[in-house]
Amino acid sequence: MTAHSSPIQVVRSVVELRAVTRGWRQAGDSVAVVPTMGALHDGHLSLVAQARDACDRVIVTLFVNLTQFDRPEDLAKYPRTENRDRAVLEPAGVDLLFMPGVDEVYPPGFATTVSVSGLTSGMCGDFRPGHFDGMATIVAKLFLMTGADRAFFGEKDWQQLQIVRRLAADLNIPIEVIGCPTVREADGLAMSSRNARLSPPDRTAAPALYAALTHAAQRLRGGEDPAPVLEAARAEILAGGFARVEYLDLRHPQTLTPLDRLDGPARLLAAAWLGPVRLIDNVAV
Ligand SMILES: Nc1ncnc2c1ncn2[C@@H]1O[C@H](COP(=O)(O)OP(=O)(O)OP(=O)(O)O)[C@@H](O)[C@H]1O
Ligand SMILES: CC(C)(CO)[C@@H](O)C(=O)[O-]
Ligand code: BAL
Repeated sequence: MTAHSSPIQVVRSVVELRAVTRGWRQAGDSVAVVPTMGALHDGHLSLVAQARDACDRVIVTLFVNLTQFDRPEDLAKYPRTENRDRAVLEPAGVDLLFMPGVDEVYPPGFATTVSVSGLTSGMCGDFRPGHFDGMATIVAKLFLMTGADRAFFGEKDWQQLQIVRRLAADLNIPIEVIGCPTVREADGLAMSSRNARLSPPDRTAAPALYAALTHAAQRLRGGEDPAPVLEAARAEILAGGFARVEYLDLRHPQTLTPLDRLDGPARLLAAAWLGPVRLIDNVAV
């Protein structure tokens, strides 16, 4: 698709966003959206690259969505690097950076929540109360605000991706949701904005999560019984220096139904705490 070298347009209001996208549509351009909370890394940039390959116009949204944070300190400490984010997006072929303020997104009197049932039960849904309602509400709003044809999400947030697919289908939002592979550091750690909060020793320990998931997936593919394999993976994560494993689940990739044996495609998903930082990851089995 068309490569754009013109400077990125920063838009903060929905009225202006709609005016710009209306012009694009009149010109027959297809539109991609990449929703983010900023503190951009190469994982985000891979979503942008895939969006640029697929559509004529690319919107990146940057909004630290307060309603999806279940712990006030997590919101307070969430990394914010707006100027750097803007500079990183400039050469990446992004047409528009949508950075609304809180009042633009949640004006006084705001009273609507998008709540997806089923897929939000278990895993992050159990340990982060209200998180997926906040996430589903902002994602539905961003889809409607941008009117994009395609949206790009990372597989790192696997449960989120399945929820987003469901809400787009259930609300008849005409957008194609595209999942993009997890981008990793050289040692296997999934890139994440929260990695910036790891202390140097915790950063050294962090790849143990992906290593344990990878070993477990190999054993499962080799036909071993899931229960002891999952138990060994938990032990490996703790031995690697993590303080606590929040969940380590074998699930159907799309329905997220828990699996106690492997009789088809499956996903192994985990969340674990390293000091004050909670990391998530998942692998195909
Ligand atoms: N390593 C990665 N590879 C591919 N996509 C990613 C990666 N990390 C995040 N994403 C995707 O980028 C989008 C925006 O995510 P977000 O801004 O929350 O970044 P994050 O690094 O996941 O931060 P957090 O620390 O909140 O998990 C989401 O669709 C997310 O799945
Ligand atoms: C999709 C998202 C940008 C909504 O705030 C967020 O959940 C994220 O960064 O994955
Ligand atoms: N990357 C998912 C957004 C969140 O953790 O709140």
